[in-house]
Amino acid sequence: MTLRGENLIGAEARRGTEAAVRAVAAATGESLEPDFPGASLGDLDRACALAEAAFDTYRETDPETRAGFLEAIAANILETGDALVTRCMEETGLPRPRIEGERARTVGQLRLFAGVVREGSSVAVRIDPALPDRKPLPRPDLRLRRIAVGPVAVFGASNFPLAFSVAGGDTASALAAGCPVVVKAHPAHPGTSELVGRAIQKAVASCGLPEGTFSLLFDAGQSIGQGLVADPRIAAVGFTGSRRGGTALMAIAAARPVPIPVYAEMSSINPVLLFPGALAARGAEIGQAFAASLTLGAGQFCTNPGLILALPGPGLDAFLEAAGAALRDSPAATMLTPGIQRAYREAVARVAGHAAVTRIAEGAEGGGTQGRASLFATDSDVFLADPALQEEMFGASGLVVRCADLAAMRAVLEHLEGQLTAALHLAPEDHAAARDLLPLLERRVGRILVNGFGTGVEVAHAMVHGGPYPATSDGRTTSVGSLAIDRFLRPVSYQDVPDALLPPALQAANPLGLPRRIDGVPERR
Ligand SMILES: NC(=O)c1ccc[n+]([C@@H]2O[C@H](COP(=O)([O-])OP(=O)(O)OC[C@H]3O[C@@H](n4cnc5c(N)ncnc54)[C@H](O)[C@@H]3O)[C@@H](O)[C@H]2O)c1
Ligand SMILES: O=CCCC(=O)C(=O)O
Repeated sequence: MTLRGENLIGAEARRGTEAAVRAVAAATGESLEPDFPGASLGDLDRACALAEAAFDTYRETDPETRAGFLEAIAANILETGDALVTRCMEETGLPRPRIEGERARTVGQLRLFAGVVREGSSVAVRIDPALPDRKPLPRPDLRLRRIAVGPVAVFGASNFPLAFSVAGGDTASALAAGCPVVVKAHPAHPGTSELVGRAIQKAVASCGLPEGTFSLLFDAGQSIGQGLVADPRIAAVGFTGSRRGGTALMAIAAARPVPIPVYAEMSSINPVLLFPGALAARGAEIGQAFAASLTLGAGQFCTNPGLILALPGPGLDAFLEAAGAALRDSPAATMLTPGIQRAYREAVARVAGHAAVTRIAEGAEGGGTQGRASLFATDSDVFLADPALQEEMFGASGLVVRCADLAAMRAVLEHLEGQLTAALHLAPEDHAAARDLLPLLERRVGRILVNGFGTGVEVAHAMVHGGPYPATSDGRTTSVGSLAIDRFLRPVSYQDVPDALLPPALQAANPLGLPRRIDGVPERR
């Protein structure tokens, strides 16, 4: 498939007229062909108009049609073959196994949502039949279903160019909910974005859906992104990226005459709690596993274990020695963009320059667009005194905070902002101490895990990839897993509506075969 540098506006594909996005090879900085001229505000208006025109038809597609559409997208992505993998590798500098694995994850995510749509419980049908003879007042017939909220704007993430980008979790869950999607491509991987965008555009056509179901827009600046969020036809936003970017878009959305939700996944340092029993039993082993997680994807994971809390002792010494040795052997790794590399280097320099922080180890020094791993250490009172030490170093660097005792560890946890994950390394003798901290951790994070690390998010029904602000903009939601669909649905109640006027989901005959609750009790099917 030849890249043409075109915006995809419904069924149309046309080159923009504004400043062009130009992809560069992450490893070398070499410009890649073609350029991607940015969309105009007229293109944005057209994409939103088509999305609005598509909405009522798309949201009423039956489960099989919509599930088939998601599966067609998955098939079309696979059909792009090695062209997608090689282009994505070039644009991101990520290795083939990672890209092939992420493609499988993206395809699996689409198929998971197809299953969710077919199964039908996300429609959440509830029926409370009329009780005409109830005294003192009869009860009306009440029926509820959830419907799509409207067209959704999605901002592709830089660090997961497939699983969190054009056909990533935000797009998949919005389409599964019945929402048309307008994607603002991430400027770091425009070619990857066009290839995946065409896979979606092709599926829209082959499934006979309204052309406005999907559009993809490029922009070298921020006007299209901001214009999308401000457009009255957009009903919600999905975003993965910086806290600065996410909060800027949240402000635009909140200032609208009709405010809308921005589901932003922004920043997290993902505390790792090393308990004494675990450290005594396997400090070195945990240290090696930590180093592997810290350097995964050049550390450019939102789930990167950036903060380690532990009590001093031989176990921590063994952890530090093993982690330090592993990191000293770690090669520098290509980072996604010069901007991300610059931000990373500046963040590391700030921590390295702190008078009360010591550097434990650093990896091989890189050049060009590479980042090197680093591990630092300080004491909990220093960490508590300086909020800057809580800032995310988006890359392969972490900070060990020595806590004099479990009370000091609790004090650090109480001090932390909202996080995506917390990882606890436990031996059985640590369970009592861990149990004491769980209520606090539940209030701070979206996912609690034991004897592992947060990197490697499973696309599953019980996954929460979210957490209290500023990990995300809304701690009640997740951007990964089948619950992600809830963000783009809202309930509507129908009272005493004649059956002939009810949507199929609520008709007495249940023609869609949806799971339903009758008077709150799941209907036996
Ligand atoms: N938490 C995460 O998962 C995550 C993922 C990627 C990046 N980041 C952080 O973000 C930093 C920059 O990386 P990035 O480029 O992916 O994120 P970014 O927030 O700069 O950009 C993400 C997307 O949002 C758009 N955007 C950002 N701010 C905008 C604004 N004010 N108006 C309109 N559009 C806007 C960008 O054009 C891009 O398409 C990284 O250094 C890292 O610290 C975090
Ligand atoms: O970077 C954000 C997502 C992280 C993720 O999906 C993973 O750790 O697998």
